[in-house]
Amino acid sequence: MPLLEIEHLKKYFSTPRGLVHAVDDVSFSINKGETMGLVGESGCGKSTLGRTIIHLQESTGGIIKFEDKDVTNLGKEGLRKLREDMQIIFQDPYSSLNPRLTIHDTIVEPLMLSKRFDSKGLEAEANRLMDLVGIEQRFRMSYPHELDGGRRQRAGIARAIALNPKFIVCDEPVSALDVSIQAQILNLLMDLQEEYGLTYLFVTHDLSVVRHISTNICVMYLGQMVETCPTKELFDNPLHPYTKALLSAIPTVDIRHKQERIILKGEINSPINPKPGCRFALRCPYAEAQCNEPVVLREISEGHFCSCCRINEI
Ligand SMILES: Nc1ncnc2c1ncn2[C@@H]1O[C@H](COP(=O)(O)OP(=O)(O)OP(=O)(O)O)[C@@H](O)[C@H]1O
Repeated sequence: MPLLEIEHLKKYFSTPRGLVHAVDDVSFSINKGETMGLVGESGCGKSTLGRTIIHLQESTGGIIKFEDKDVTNLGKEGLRKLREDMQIIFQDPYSSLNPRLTIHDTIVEPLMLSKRFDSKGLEAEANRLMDLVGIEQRFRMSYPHELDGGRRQRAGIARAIALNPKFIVCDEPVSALDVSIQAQILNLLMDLQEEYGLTYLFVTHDLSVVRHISTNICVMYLGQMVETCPTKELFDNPLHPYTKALLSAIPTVDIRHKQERIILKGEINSPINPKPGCRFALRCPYAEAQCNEPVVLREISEGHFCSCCRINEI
């Protein structure tokens, strides 16, 4: 059953250079307890999409449904309630955590604002959350700059799960961490998902991370979805030329399956006032005149959607 559904979601930014189509007509749903991995190059709109879904930014158009209710436009009380259900974990906990709050106060703050606990309950809950995310009690009075990156991210996670959210946008949560720490944080996120039935939108540019953690994957290119399907299907049977190029860039140690890296040439289109037609066409080795026509995401096989109009010919 879908926990979150977005339909034709758009987020445009008005800038002196024109209208930036950061997210342009994106539709997908995420079932309860599952993870949608959102991948694509820097600037394709991943973070904007995540932030728009959880209402950190107002959408320009489209519909956001949560637990079958339209939550696109909410009043103050509706937004407050949604904030408890939807949370975000940022890439860099160093800039997202208040440098003047100790780890204890960082975790306690959302609990206090929720008014769910008396002072004794508050302390017990803060201790439980620290244990849950694996921060040793000796760090409770430390400040964010006194912790290593992994513990800082654990504090960010504790804060995000403090009010028992149902849905979390994980915005590149391990990209800033050492590889050895990345695995620990990914395992923590997966353990929490299992224990609390959490649903994630996992934003990353790293396909090996997303393969490990996602149920489904959505590939974005310049504000639009170009392909989406279950994770295994995407890796076994990528259809869009852009997805194929992304997958070819993953380093592999398996020499039997060594593949040619597809190097994309050509200009990157601008997300400012984009022309109709496939936004990848300028870099696509298979582009033809028909690619200048407006593209639509079509279901090619069950649950596998792709926007390329030439997949039968390439
Ligand atoms: N507040 C803003 N005002 C104007 N343009 C913006 C704003 N926020 C984002 N953009 C633009 O929207 C587009 C998408 O940006 P976004 O940060 O969502 O991409 P991303 O895929 O998350 O990239 P990255 O991985 O680098 O964070 C970019 O062209 C960016 O410059």
